[in-house]
Amino acid sequence: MTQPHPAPHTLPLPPRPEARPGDEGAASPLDTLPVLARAYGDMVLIGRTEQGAPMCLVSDPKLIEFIHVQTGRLFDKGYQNVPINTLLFGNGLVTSEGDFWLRQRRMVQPAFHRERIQAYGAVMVDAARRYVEGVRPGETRDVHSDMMHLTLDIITKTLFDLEMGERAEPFERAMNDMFEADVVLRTALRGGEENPGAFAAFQDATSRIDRFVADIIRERRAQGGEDRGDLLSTLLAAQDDERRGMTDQQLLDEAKNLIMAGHETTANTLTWAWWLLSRHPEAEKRLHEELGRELGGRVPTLADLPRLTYTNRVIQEAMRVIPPVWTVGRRAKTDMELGGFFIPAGTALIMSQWVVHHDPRWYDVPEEFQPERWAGDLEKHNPRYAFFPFGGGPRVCIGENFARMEAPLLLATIASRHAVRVLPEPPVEIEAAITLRPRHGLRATFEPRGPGTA
Ligand code: HEM
Repeated sequence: MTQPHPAPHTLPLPPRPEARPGDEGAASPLDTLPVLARAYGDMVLIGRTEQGAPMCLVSDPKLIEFIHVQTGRLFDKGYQNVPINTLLFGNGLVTSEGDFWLRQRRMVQPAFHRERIQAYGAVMVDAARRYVEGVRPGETRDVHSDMMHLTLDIITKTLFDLEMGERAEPFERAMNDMFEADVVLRTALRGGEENPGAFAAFQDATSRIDRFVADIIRERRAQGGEDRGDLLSTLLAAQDDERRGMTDQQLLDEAKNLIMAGHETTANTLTWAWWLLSRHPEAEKRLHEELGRELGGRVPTLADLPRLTYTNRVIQEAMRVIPPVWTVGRRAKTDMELGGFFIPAGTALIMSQWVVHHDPRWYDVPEEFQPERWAGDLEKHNPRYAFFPFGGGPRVCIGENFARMEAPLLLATIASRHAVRVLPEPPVEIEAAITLRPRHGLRATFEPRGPGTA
């Protein structure tokens, strides 16, 4: 279907819109990208990267599958061209390429084997139970900030076997500062501007995060690196084919990658699930009925997950309607033909979960939150990459199984005890940062629910 093209100039370039909708104002890409895809088709040129390469939005699931599967051979990520990505992720799994990436992936993968992460189910439920116990009935809280705390607690416990305790505060502050500066910086970059103040704040926050993680690695090396059942134990013991382990710098980068990639994504999945449930009382009622029936007031365990079918569908549908990762990008390594068009080497191919998950070719009334749509054979009928919240191919999310455990377990534990009622103010606005997050947080009151309450 697609190959390095022998006579590229015989093919047309993908269409380039005269003017992008919203060019005249600061329209969100969440509004403009679907409009462009529907108007111009599955391949459309949407601008240029910071390095001046053409940027093409690809919305055909078959092409998206091809690009994911051929990553490494015909495509690379090209993320290291963006300096803030390197500051954020170092040379870890998210940004690295080629043989270096493959070696690292092979060393980190065992930490995510199903059996290894099974034990983390109890850590997840335990953290959610403690959270629920700390919520006062009728209290108003920022659910987004709560979910961020909760998933950060869980990733630090499962990664470092560390109860955050008094160490938590400076680390959480550094993480918050980093996320805030990151949003400001990326917005400035999209507008072609620089923001030295935000860059300095970003550098300061990332170096505080580095120091925190480096201290933990040093302590663990000093303790002889024994297996404490956490992810770091596996990383400390990992060896490549030549029986070489990771250097401290590599460990630092990989640990940071797991924290960065693994905590905000799941927190946002849950935040959006609460928001969507709050707007769809009939779905919330079905969720509560299932939890009452299957759990009868006790906290869930991992063994309950296969029976919590509606709970899982709520998470699945929340990731469809508001995918936490809303675009992934690849770079064409050579001139090629793709979807009948000529793609010059260096072109950035943007694939957007937001665009594809809202495509009426794959989903009836795509804007509607309908967890029950996953009950039938939707997945069998749709092309495989009509739903790709975790990406795919060799660079598929390494934490997918972890997240697919964590999100429903937290939802079930919290929803068993509380109905989360989102307040009308401040209005909820979806901000397109690296992930989709609520710009002003998510204010909600917590109404207690007893065992068996529907
Ligand atoms: C709902 C939660 C999550 C979502 C939606 C998500 C989504 C994604 C996506 C789309 C990618 C592929 C990016 C690309 O192809 O360019 C990815 C990669 C990655 N994710 Fe996740 N993720 C989630 C949770 C996690 C968790 C819990 C962890 C770790 C604990 C994690 C660690 C990573 C890492 C390290 C990569 C890079 C893998 C590689 O390139 O080898 N993610 N994630």
